[in-house]
Amino acid sequence: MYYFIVNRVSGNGKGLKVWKKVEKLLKEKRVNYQVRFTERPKHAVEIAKEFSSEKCDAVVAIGGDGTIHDVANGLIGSNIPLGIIPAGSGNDLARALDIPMDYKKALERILMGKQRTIDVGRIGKEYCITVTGIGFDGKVADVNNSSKYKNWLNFIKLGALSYGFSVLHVLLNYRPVNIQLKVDGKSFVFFNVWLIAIANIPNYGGGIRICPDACYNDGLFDICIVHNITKWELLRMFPKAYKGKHVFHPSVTMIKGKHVEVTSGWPVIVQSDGEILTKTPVNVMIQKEALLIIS
Ligand SMILES: Nc1ncnc2c1ncn2[C@@H]1O[C@H](COP(=O)(O)OP(=O)(O)OP(=O)(O)O)[C@@H](O)[C@H]1O
Repeated sequence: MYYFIVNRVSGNGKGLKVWKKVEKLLKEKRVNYQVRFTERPKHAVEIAKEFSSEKCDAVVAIGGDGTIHDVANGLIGSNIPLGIIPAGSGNDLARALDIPMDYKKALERILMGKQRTIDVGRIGKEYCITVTGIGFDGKVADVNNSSKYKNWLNFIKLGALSYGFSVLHVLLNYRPVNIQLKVDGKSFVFFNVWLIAIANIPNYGGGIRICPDACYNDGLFDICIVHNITKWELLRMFPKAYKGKHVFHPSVTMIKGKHVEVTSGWPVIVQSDGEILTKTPVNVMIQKEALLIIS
């Protein structure tokens, strides 16, 4: 039995459209399935927990990274694999795992049943699957989630661009902060920090390769710190980040580690998988091979 969790509002309604097509295919192929629709943020965590107590082949998320975040948080510890049919704006996890954007191919791969495990991050009781962003991009995620242009860009099938628009919007007003960072017990101080990205996969924000060497099953985070840079320089660096070329800039420091502790001059927003989680201070720990993926 395959269980589907569908976020109808992901990708500005793409979730529902994709589900209708997937359901047709499931009926044609006579696959046993059950479906539940999310009614509110975090609802997918509860549904996934309910499903994980049943005997099932996979729980499949239809939505974007926020939906996957919730479904994964309900499944971790259950040994039930997570399937992904991308239907969000950014779909960064699907990109990083080479999961097809096409629903038909993504479903075929799930039904073939090949499994692999991936690492996840942990902040308190919450699991983070893709990238945790602190500071500037926490604020960007906040602005992006409530922006009107995200819906409009999704409508014209350019949803991945909305993150870029939000970056420009926040850039005008953001105040960099001094940061103390501890990575596996080793202390660092950075001044005028714009952002810290703690990455399990290379990309976030719809394809920005913030930590181009991040690998989802190496037991390590790749950490990118952008500090001591003017707004103008940051703006010039931004397009380079889509190819991961920003890492060569002198204001970018890259570190690898398993346990990251961040404190800052004043509390700044922390996002994971595009969802606002908390504010600094924050502790992020790697959990090696904690999530089973079917794809
Ligand atoms: N019925 C609902 N009404 C409102 N929000 C919901 C509902 N169900 C889920 N959500 C929330 O919708 C948000 C967005 O979902 P998701 O991230 O999957 O799509 P997206 O933002 O379009 O894609 P991406 O994260 O890939 O850019 C998540 O925070 C999720 O918790």
